[in-house]
Amino acid sequence: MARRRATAMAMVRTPLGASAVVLLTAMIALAVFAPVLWGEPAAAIDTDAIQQGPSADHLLGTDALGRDIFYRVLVASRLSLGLALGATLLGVVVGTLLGTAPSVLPRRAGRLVTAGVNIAVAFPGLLLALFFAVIFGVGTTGAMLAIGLATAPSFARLTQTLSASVAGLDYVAAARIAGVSRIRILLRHILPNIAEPLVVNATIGAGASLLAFAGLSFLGIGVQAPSYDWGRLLGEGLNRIYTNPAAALGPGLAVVVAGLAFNLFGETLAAVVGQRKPEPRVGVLPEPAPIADGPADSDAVLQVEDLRVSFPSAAGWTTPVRGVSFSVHAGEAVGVVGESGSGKSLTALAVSRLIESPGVVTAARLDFIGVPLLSTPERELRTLLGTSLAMVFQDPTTSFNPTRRIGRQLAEAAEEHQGLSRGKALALAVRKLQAVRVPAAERRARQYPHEFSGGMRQRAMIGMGLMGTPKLVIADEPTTALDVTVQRQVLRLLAQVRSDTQAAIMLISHDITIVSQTCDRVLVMYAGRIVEDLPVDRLHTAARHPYTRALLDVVPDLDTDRHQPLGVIPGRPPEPGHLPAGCAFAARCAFASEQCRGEDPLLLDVGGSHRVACWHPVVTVEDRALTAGGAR
Ligand SMILES: Nc1ncnc2c1ncn2[C@@H]1O[C@H](COP(=O)(O)OP(=O)(O)OP(=O)(O)O)[C@@H](O)[C@H]1O
Repeated sequence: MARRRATAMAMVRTPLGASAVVLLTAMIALAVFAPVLWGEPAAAIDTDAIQQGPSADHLLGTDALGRDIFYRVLVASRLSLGLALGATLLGVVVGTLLGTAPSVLPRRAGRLVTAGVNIAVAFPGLLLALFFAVIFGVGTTGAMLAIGLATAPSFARLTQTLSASVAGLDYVAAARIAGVSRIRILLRHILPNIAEPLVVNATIGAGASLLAFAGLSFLGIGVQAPSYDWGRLLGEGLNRIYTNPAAALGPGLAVVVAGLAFNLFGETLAAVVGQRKPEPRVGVLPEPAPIADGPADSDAVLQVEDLRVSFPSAAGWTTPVRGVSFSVHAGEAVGVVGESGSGKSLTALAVSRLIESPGVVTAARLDFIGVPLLSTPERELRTLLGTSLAMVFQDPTTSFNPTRRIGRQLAEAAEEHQGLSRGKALALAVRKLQAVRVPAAERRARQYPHEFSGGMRQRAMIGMGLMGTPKLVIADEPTTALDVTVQRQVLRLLAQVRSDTQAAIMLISHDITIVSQTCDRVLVMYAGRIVEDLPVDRLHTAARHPYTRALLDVVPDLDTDRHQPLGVIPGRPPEPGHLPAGCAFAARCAFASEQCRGEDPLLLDVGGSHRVACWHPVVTVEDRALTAGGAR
């Protein structure tokens, strides 16, 4: 809420937001006070001043009864704005009722309503308004009913579309399973979640209603004398456009300004609700890492030095990835483990250049096959990353576009980056689906993602990565959403891809067992930093960081006492915005000292391709063996 309020304040300070608020406030003030202040002079008939042009006494001249047009324009604001708002309200209420009816009514009745709305939407709004105006009769009430009902179908369609997008979500399904009635689901779960876009559209719609009223009154089937709105004044003024253009310009300008006020306000509201603008950047962005001047590792597929990822928040910049350094070599499989929130995915996204603004990525070095990713133009990077980097995401259900066939989605990258024809790219896609062991690949390539099982979709995703010649496959929790048997198939497939193509693999997982079975090396991350980096074959005997040891200790094995509860690491990792001064793990560490709480340890090389960041590294089996060997 506070965040939304901060965004609203920031929007009001932009030229668009400020103009919207000023114009709307002026319009509302006019509608409230003008009839009280100038109602009398606006109605006063002066037979000595009939149809005069603009003068000091009458700024916009006078009408056929000598009444002051300027005052009449000001006074007409109440009726004009009132009618526009009334019609919009009517349109929104009727539209929302029609739009939500299909989810409450029995199926057949619901379909009838939907069909009716679809037909009504196809009619031009003004034509509908004219049709209703004839039915309800000429006059103020008739015009309001006509315009209100004419705007209802588009709101009904909007409500239907928005409701459909919410109705498929899990919490609505959960409420349905719990036996909650349809009306209650509608009121509690659907309407509150679509209210914001409806309000935004209603505000913009009020501007359109205002114009529609002006149109009806101008045509003579809207507001009737002695009442008058801007449309009516415009119609009267246009009759004398050659003798006194100001008589038409005045009400015309009022319609434009009020329409602008509604539209600008709607746009501002949309920006606040949708937060289209980036968050205000409070505080100072942490200093970027100085560019590395040492020689690059020519054997490395990926070389990362002092990688930092920062995001602005209401309380200032937070840096969830705080100086990560590692290299990945050709054909190597590197696992990244750590609890949820340790920065594993952000590291992977930063490497793939997928961190969007307002996130900021800096690094002393971020080289992929020798190309500096942070300084190479986006257009060049697209082809490089599109052909040489493959990404496999956690959720196979959302990895593909549900509306396009799998084969076409695979072929797209080859058409784009390798310049293959449509047919050749599709044939390549089928071969790649075969390579990742999708059965009946030719037939499957013509299917949509929902026709694939989760495991098959994940294999197809790996196949998509193989459409180029990947030098690195980044797999972010690729098996978390799959059952154990399918998990094993996907991991085996990744291993096969690695041996067939010599591609390096970066496997992100919260499961240290999966990493130790699949990778050569493991990077252990905690609170946005690598705290240990060591070869997997020495993980159990040589891991020195208390956090790595804790991760290993909580994995049950054959000796684990089944009568005891499963082990957990006590405490929780710190939030990126609330990091302690010293070692981030100190609060959960049994070995923590004053030094740990005051100074953050650096990740230091301890020999044997092993790095650790700890003031009090654990004595390991290897250390004990070495000491015993030395004593002998
Ligand atoms: N767009 C963002 N804006 C602000 N903070 C973010 C953003 N994305 C991630 N974070 C924060 O960065 C931290 C690290 O997130 P990340 O997704 O990298 O963790 P992770 O180790 O991959 O965890 P998980 O296993 O749950 O995916 C988290 O605390 C998260 O809240």
